Parts: sequence; structure tokens; C-alpha cells
Amino acid sequence: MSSAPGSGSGSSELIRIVSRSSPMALAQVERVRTELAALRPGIRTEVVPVTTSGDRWMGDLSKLGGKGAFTKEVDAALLAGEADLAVHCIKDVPADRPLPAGTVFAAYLKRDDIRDAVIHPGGLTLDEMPAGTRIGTSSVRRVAQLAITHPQLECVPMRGNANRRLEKLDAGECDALLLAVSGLERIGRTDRISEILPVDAMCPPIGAGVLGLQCREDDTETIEAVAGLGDAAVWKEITAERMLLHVLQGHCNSPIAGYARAERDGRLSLRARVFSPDGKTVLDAHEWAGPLDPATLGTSVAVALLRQGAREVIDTIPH
Ligand SMILES: NCc1[nH]cc(CCC(=O)O)c1CC(=O)O
Repeated sequence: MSSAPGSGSGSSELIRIVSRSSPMALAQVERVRTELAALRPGIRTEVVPVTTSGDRWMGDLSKLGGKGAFTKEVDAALLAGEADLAVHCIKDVPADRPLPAGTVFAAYLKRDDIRDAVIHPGGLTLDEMPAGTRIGTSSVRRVAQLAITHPQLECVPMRGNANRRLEKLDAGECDALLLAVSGLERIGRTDRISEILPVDAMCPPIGAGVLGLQCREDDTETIEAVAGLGDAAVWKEITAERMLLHVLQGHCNSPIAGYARAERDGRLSLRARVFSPDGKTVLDAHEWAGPLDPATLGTSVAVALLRQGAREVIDTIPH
């Protein structure tokens, strides 16, 4: 191949990005392609589509053997060398076990909104909804917190990608939905939001609003190419949050919530909560740390929750 002198070895570099085919996943890949094109104009990208078991299965996710439901096929494409880069919602990446051997996160992108939104066709907020209003969500985290703040509302199981859930809502399968603001932004449907819930009322899941770029660990070329897309503050937040989840050994069906915040002065805080499914037990911990060791902060908050009895709460929930 003849390339102009001085155009650099990266001028003909191709990065193949594996993606689920939901509108949200494709939008995430487009964000990465746009940011990469600005940072490294010489690199070409291509999308390699996969369908995951989590996308196909509309039943209870725990019956699929856990949260890896959305990541297994993606990991396999990466490890088989069919693709060079995977874009994951960090929220969907299990933390109770190590990342698949041979893969690493090369970057975490700048964080989007971490809050959940209410979608009600009539524009009602949770407080305005009559008793018995059916909220479509299968998330134990959302069900537990709704039981605390709005016990008069009824949760009904609801799965499928965000676009499908909106269709099911419009078809009358439920009266309202809870969905992540960031996901609605990605699919261009923030027009459907009737209320954004503060994190005090609806604590977000670990990793909310963050995309991680996963590579093969020996693929230094791709790792170096995408590392510049990463955000240093988000790296600290995710390191603390995922260490918390790792120490708690939460599973796909455990109502664990929490978020870290890196302040501009370098300090890092982490709040986390563990709920019983009925919301009657709420464990809460919040700590501050200096900038140097996010993993220790995650461990420390997890230990505080374990001292309050988190082990029993997590283990009594079947998965
Ligand atoms: N479980 C699916 C999923 N994974 C990540 C997001 C939202 C975007 C994010 O937090 O990165 C969603 C949709 C939702 O929960 O509403």
C-alpha cells in the first residue's frame, strides 16, 4: 500500500467496532466514531453487528445466568479477532467477576446524565399518578426504590430495548415507564420525559451514564488509538463504583445503587445503597477520599454496607 510520506503509520488503520443492533447501542458506536474521527482523523472505523442473548430473551434476565447476557457475544467477537473494539454501557458489565480474560477497558468516555426519568403519556409525575398506576420496569433497583417513595404505584415486568419499551407503553402494556435519561438522550427521545427523578429518590445503578471502550489487552495499537477519548475523572468514579460492586459481589438481581463523584479539587465521594426488594430495608453509606486511590474508597464503602448487613440482604434475593 502506498501512503504519502509523513502521513504516519496510522493513516490506513482500521478499527472494527462490535455493536449490538439496538438503536441505543448503534448511537453509542456513532458517538465513539465521531469522537475518534475528531481525535484521530487517519483512522477508519467499521461496525460489526451482533445480537446478544439478552436482546433475544424477553423473560427474566436472571434465568439467563446473569448480567453477562448483554456482553457475552460482544466479548466473543472481540476475543475471536472479528472486531477490535467494543462499546459497553458500564452499567451492563458484571463486576462480581473479572472482565473476560484477555480484554481490558482502554477508556471510559465523559459521563452522561446518571438519573432515571419517568415517561407517562399524559405527562404526569410520580406524585400525580393515581394509586394502581402500572409502572413498567423489571429492575429490582427501581422496584425497591419506588416501593419506598410511591408504594401506591404498581410495578409490572417490562423488558426489551428502550425503543421497544416505549412501543409497549404506547400499546397499553403499562401506564408509565422508568428509563435512564442518558439512554433516552442517545435514542433521541427525551421529548417523552415527564419527570426526571433526583438521585436521592432514585439512586442510579453503578456505572450509570458511562460508556467503556473494551479492547484485547495485547492490541496496543487500538488501545493507544482510543485511550485519548477517555476522561480521567470518570475513570476514578468508575474504578470506585466497580470496586464497590466487586466487594459486595452483587449479582444481576441485587438492588444495589450508587454513584461516585470526582470534584474539581480532586476529592472523590462515593454514595451507595442496598435495598430489600420491598424497600423495607435500606442500607446507606457515603464516604469521601482523596484523589489517589479510588479502589480503596470503593472497598471502604462496601465494607461499611457489609457491616450494616448487606450480605444478608443481597443473598436472600434469588438469582
Ligand atoms: N439495562 C439497559 C440499559 N443499559 C444502560 C442503559 C442506560 C444508559 C446508561 O446508563 O449507560 C439502559 C437503559 C435503561 O436502563 O433505561
